[in-house]
Amino acid sequence: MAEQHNRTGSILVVDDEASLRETFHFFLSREGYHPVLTAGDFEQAFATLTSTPVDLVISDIVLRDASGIELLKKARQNGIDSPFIIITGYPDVDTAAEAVRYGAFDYIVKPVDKDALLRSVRLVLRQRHLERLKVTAEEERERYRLLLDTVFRSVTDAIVIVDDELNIINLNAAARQLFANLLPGFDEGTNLNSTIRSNEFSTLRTDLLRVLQTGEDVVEHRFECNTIDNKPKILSICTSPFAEGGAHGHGAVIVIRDMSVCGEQQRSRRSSFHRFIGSSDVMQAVYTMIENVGRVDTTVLITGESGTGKELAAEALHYESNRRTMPLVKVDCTAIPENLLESELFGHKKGSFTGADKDRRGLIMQADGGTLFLDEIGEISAMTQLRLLRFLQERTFYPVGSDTPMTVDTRVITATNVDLREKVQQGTFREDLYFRLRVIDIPLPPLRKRNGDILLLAGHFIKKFSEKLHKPINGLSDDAIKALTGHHWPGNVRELEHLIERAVVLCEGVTITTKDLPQDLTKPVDHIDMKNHFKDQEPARSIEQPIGRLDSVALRILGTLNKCGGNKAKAARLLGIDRSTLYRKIKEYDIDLSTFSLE
Ligand SMILES: Nc1ncnc2c1ncn2[C@@H]1O[C@H](COP(=O)(O)OP(=O)(O)OP(=O)(O)O)[C@@H](O)[C@H]1O
Repeated sequence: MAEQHNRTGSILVVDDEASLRETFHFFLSREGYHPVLTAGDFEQAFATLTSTPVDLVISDIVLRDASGIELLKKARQNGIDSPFIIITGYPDVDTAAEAVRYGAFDYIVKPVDKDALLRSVRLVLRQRHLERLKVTAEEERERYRLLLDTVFRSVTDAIVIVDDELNIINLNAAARQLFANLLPGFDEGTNLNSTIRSNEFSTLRTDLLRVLQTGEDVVEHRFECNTIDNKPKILSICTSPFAEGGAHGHGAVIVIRDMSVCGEQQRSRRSSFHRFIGSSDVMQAVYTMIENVGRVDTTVLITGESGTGKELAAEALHYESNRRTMPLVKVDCTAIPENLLESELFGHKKGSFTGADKDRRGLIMQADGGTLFLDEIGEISAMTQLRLLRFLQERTFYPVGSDTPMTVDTRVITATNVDLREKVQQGTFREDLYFRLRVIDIPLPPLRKRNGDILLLAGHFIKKFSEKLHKPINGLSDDAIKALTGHHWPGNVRELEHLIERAVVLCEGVTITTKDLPQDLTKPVDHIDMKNHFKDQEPARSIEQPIGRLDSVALRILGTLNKCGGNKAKAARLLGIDRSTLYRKIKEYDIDLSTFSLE
């Protein structure tokens, strides 16, 4: 079984002689290794290393355009840590020493003894597998630590941790704030057994002692007390044993909630937050999450369908943080050609590639002290993923073509509307980077899940566009309201914004009516005559979609696709949604694209 397990792992064979490559490929594959990749020269080998995770490189020392050692060096300089076995024709101490100095795992002398090579391969891959397990476990642990740390620091409840003698060993910001008004001077190191004198707070001591004695939780107690300036307060406390490493009796955790402010907080439902509009429950949770996470300097991944406000969330996070007076640099990763993104982000040295005629500071440097927002992170190349990972791990980076590391203090916030987990499973997005990015995940709900916000948003956009276009529009007719609230909103708030802008342009009175809205939003599906629906759109071919499954969204998508001759990019632009959302919808509604003459 163990043998079988070790045979998982990708191997890259680098040799400029095709016959040798084939021989290696043949016998490694026969031994069950998969995938076995091959490269005939330095460039090809390096390109494979940067685009594919490789668990072992077996490289001849002499390559046509460079040496196996140079390949090893370049790999290490670029943060690629795949182990190397170097095959050498001329065993000499210097090359062996050099290979080992740059981290080669082994070197094997020609003619290659197959058994010796296989032994070495088995050993490397076993070690690699164990290392990977260790790294994954450490990363998961680090993620949880950061998460707990974030929760600890950002919750509004006061949390106090004491040791078994009731000395405070840790307390969060909320606890410090609460103590400042109740028990001034209480901080790390204070002994609660000897310093709580007033009867008012004796419940704290009694509950802690009980937990330490029994090892069991003491559930909620509420007690009355007064602040130092004599204002009455009601505190709710819950106490639990604090077990380090699974053992009991190390201490206790006490969570204190100030019940006198709870009612006030509950009443203050917000209908806007930074540039967000929305008063639904789900948006209240988003606002609170942004407030809490904004203050903490962790990496955040914002997820959500296109048009749900991911960019607004990134802005709000920046302005909620202590970095608010420093730059917020936004990068749409799909707007910059893939081969330029790396140097745009990390900068480059003069002459590092054709067209690099002077040194250039990267965007990451421009965001020093502030925040770098990387939108559409799912689309970055393997090499940029690798560089970004190194940056997040070490906080230093190398501009393209430079050997001098740079250090910056930049917080990274990313966003995506694709399922990154799926990309990880498909092998197109690094799992280690995914874990680093989503230390905290802020999911934004689609508009159809917060129907109550539609009219609030519509009102906001009516005001915005009527002011912009100098038209005295002040509301929606009942039928228009019905149409808006009944719509599915595949393009989310962006679609609503575009639709209201269009309606304000078309509106001739002071009230937006159904005639100012797109037809597919207002006509009940049952009454849509398919032929007439598309009559002004010159169908490329007759459309024979399964009509039973179509609703107004599907019809709109279908109509637009038809108008664009099946061109999905164009259709997505016209619909105000992004391409991946359109693909999902096409799948969801089972739309048959073969009915269009594709462009
Ligand atoms: N809750 C909201 N309140 C007000 N405006 C919003 C809200 N959500 C989104 N918008 C507006 O909708 C438009 C799209 O928002 P944004 O660009 O932040 O979406 P996104 O999720 O980043 O989309 P994509 O994934 O396509 O980049 C913007 O004009 C934004 O101002």
